[in-house]
Formats: sequence, structure tokens, C-alpha cells
Amino acid sequence: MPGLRPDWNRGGVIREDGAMTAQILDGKATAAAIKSDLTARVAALKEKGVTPGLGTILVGDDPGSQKYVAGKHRDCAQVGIASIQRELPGTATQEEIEAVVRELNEDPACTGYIVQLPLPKGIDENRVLELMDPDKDADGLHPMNLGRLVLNEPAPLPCTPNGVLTLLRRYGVEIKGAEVVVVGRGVTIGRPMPLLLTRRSENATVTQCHTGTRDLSAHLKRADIIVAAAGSAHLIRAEDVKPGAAVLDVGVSRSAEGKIVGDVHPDVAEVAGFISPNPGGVGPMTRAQLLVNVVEAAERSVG
Ligand SMILES: Nc1nc2c(c(=O)[nH]1)N[C@@H](CN(C=O)c1ccc(C(=O)N[C@@H](CCC(=O)O)C(=O)O)cc1)CN2
Repeated sequence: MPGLRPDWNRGGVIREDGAMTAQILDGKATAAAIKSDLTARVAALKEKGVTPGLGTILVGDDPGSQKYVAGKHRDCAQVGIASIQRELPGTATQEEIEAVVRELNEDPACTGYIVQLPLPKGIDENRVLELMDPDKDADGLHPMNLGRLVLNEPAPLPCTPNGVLTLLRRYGVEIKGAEVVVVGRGVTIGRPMPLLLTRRSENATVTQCHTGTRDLSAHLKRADIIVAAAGSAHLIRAEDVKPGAAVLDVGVSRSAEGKIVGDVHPDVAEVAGFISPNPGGVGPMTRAQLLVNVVEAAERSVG
């Protein structure tokens, strides 16, 4: 960044006016680099006669989910992965959704797929996920793949947690031995994030906080790394953050105008050493890691 020089002691940068500000963990740029690498790998697969194909199942008309799924298919087009899109109305029954899952399980053009979450109220999400062919699970959220992760066996890694890890590594944030606080316990990030961080290869110490946590602030103040995935607008305030900490803003709330509001208050940038913007941070990384899972599965299929 022109005019900015890094303060290597805490990872932040000093602005032209002399004030400290956090170094941006740029998810958009990092995702672009990953996609560029994948483009070459997809071309190599095609030379061997294999075209990876990502399927998506979108149920209902939630504007956020529609945007995310559209982004996933845009990314596919960029790297040469084929797209298979299935959309059902918000009134679809459990049986209708499961029929589409069975169809994609059988479709040879679909080498991996996802069910966009959340599903509408009244649908048994776990039953839908369990019905997926675990070998086609591009999200790493099938119970068998989550179980493999627990058992330290090879498995597709859940996209958002893996995106968080990739961003931290790319910017040289020390994970080994770090005190990490994960805020949230949802299936896409909160639950699997600690599983990834506590593998021997990462060796972080993780505290998981949630709505039942008595003193969130006390936990946050000790953290070297905060992964905020609560979906609670501006929950993380500057006074809760240790100077120099890395703060990853995953949570999404919407303002009255439909704009994204993250879990992290903008003032945190004045205290943190590293911060991921929202949008432009973990979101694009989630999409990039999804493509990584699709390409890796296709590569495994050719040995
Ligand atoms: N099956 C899944 N469902 C959901 C997952 C998931 O990993 N698998 N995670 C979230 C949503 N998500 C993935 O689908 C997701 C979130 C955000 C983005 C993204 O690109 N965000 C952009 C902003 C887009 C906008 O303007 O709204 C950004 O952050 O820059 C992509 C995917 C829940 N469901």
C-alpha cells in the first residue's frame, strides 16, 4: 500500500498521519491467486479427459443465498469448472429437495456439489446433508466428512474455516501456539473451525464462545486471533481486542438498505494487527476453497 509502512512488531501498518491501523487480510486478492492456480489445474484435468463440475442446490429466494450461489458459478466459469444449477421454490418439500440430492448423486457431470444453507424453516437440514454422496460433498459438511476431520483422516475441508486458515497463513499470522477465540457455533464455521485449528499442523489453542458464554469480553481480550462468526452486528468492539491481534470478520447481518454489516466494529482496525474486511475478506475465500475441494476431488479421481 503506497504511503504505508508495516510495523513488524504487531503486523499492523502505520498510516501517513502516523496512526496505527491493521493490515488488511485481503480475501479478494488471495482468492484471485487461488483461482489462477486452479485454472491451470483444471486445464490439466481436461487434457486427461476429466471436466470438474460443481452442482448447487438452492432452495427459496433469500437474496443473500442467491448472491452467494451466483458468485460460486461466476468463479466456476473463471477457472473452467462446469456449472450445474438446481433451484427449488421456498415451498419445496423435504421429499422434493431429497429427490434433487439423489439426482446429483447420480449425475456423472456433477463431480461435486453443495446444498446452499440455510434451508427454509421446516426442512430437516441434517437429513438432506446425510443423503449426499460423501464423495461428492464439496463443502465438507457431510457427517462422514466431518467425522473424518475429527478422526484426522483425509476429507474435503469446510470452505469458510479453510478460507480463514489460508488467509492467516498467506499474511504470515502465527497460528502455532496462538490463543484463538471462535465466536459462534454454526455448522458452516463455528463447529468445524476449532477442528482445523487444533490439528497438529496448526497447533492453536481454541476457546469457543457462543450465546451461552458468560463473559465474552474476557475471552476476547486474551485472544491472539479472533474468528467472529456470530452474525451479530458490531459485536466485537475495539475495547475487547488485544493490540496486534488478528481479527477475522465472518458474521453477516444486513442493514435496512441490505448492506452487509459484519460482526466487527470498524474501530477495531485501530487496535488490531490484522483485520479481514467484510465484504472482501472471508466471503471470497469461502468460494475459492469450494473450488479447491472440487478440483482436488477431480484430481483424486484420475489418481
Ligand atoms: N452450503 C453452504 N452454505 C453456506 C456456507 C457454506 O460454506 N456452504 N457459508 C455461508 C455463505 N457462503 C457460502 O455459501 C458465502 C458467504 C459469502 C460469500 C461472499 O462472496 N461474500 C462477498 C459479498 C457478497 C455480497 O455482496 O453479499 C464478500 O464477502 O465479499 C460467499 C459465500 C452460509 N451458507
